[in-house]
Amino acid sequence: MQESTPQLNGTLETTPTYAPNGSHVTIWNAVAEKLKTLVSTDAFARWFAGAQCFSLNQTEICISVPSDIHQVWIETNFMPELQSAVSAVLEATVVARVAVAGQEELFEERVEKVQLPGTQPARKQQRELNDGQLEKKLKTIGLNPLFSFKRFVVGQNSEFAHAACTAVASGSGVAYNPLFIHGGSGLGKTHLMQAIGQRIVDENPDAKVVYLTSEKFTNQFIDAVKKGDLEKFRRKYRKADVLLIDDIQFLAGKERSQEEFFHTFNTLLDLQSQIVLTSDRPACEIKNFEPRLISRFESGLTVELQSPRMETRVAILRRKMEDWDVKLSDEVIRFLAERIRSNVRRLEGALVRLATFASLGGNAVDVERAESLLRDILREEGAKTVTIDSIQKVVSEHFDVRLADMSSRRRPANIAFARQVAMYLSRKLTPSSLMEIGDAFGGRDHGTVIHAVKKVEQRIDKEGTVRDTVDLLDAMLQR
Ligand SMILES: Nc1ncnc2c1ncn2[C@@H]1O[C@H](COP(=O)(O)OP(=O)(O)OP(=O)(O)O)[C@@H](O)[C@H]1O
Repeated sequence: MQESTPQLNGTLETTPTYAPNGSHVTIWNAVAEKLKTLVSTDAFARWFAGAQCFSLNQTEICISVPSDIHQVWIETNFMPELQSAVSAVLEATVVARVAVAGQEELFEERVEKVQLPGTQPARKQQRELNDGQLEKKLKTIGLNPLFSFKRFVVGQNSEFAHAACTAVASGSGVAYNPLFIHGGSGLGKTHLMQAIGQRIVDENPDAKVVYLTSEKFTNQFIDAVKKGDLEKFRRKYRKADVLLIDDIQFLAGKERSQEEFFHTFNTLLDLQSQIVLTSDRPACEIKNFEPRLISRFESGLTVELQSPRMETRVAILRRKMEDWDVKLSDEVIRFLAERIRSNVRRLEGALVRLATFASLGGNAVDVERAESLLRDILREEGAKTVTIDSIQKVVSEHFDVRLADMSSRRRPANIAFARQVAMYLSRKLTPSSLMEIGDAFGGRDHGTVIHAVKKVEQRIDKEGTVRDTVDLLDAMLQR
């Protein structure tokens, strides 16, 4: 890089005219004070509390942060605020940069990639001209151009997953291999996975990105075996720079495909190619899967997508309305977000239906009309929105234990079993994460929830009475 290369030891290469006596610490403290007025207290505590100024010269200030996730998150979400804070304190056109503490080499490479708006290098502008070609390439790979980072609305439910995905896509998440994304249906796993592929192809059109579902992997493998063409099959998958496999849980019970995938996986890891997997459940909950594969899935970074909260659901609806040029009243949007909680795909479906109705009939849609147009979707959603509270109530009544024992530490066998059944049903019937379930059961950790779920599953397999009891409770809750 040029002369202004930041140094980790923080020595000033040129005495800055704007801060003659300012040490890095003082300058960062002043920038931090200003930043606190520009971002929320939560955001500051989460993303900037561990930051420091590690170098400064007349054109650049480099802020070091504790991890890749911090770096990507700040670059994606807070660059304008960071830049304003820097400009306010230094009163000069000093460009703010973010780097991970201890990774100056990576920083040098990234400076080329991460540019402030308006300073895009020719390479990037050229790339934008080639958007049409990019779209073509994405389609060849099987990636949906609409599944981009830009179109993904980040909320508390997805911020860690999103940050991990952007880190992997920018090549700074080398340690996150494999990246394992799990979560309930329609929560954006495929969207984020494809966004990784899309960004990589956008940055480097020559990268060999392969995307497919595990079902397709199995079918192609069977085909290749039948045709005696395994060599070609292996060349395709074992030479990928980035392998994206959706819905890995569908490999369950398919021993030969798992065996093949195991070798593909190992070869790619040896070559330091990136692997990203999605699943509708955590790796440890996938049944009929080789333990050696499960342990490999767990050896990288696992992130969970949870159901979005109300404000995120509203934001998603607003973004979709903008993207699709649809107009619905605030009241209807709130109605949708309140009633459809567990699945973004369903939320989208409801929005499309209302928008289609409005465009065909020319009629405005009010809440009453929305309710009647969406009766089936709302019924389906209603069946799925069993809450942990209702589970605890029904289970404690059934087993004749106190409701308070659902979160107590008491361990007589009947109470412990009732609690385990309630945790099992919470896992099965609600979109809550392991952590949320543990919290609702007296602050237990996620390992306790996993253990409870496994215990109940084992007893369901072996004991007819347990199976009948759980089926009965399940039916009562979903009625
Ligand atoms: N946070 C979000 N912002 C914008 N769109 C979203 C978001 N989450 C999900 N979606 C949209 O919801 C739809 C469903 O998402 P996606 O297909 O990625 O879900 P999934 O988790 O892979 O579901 P499944 O497990 O059923 O395959 C997509 O159209 C996606 O664009």
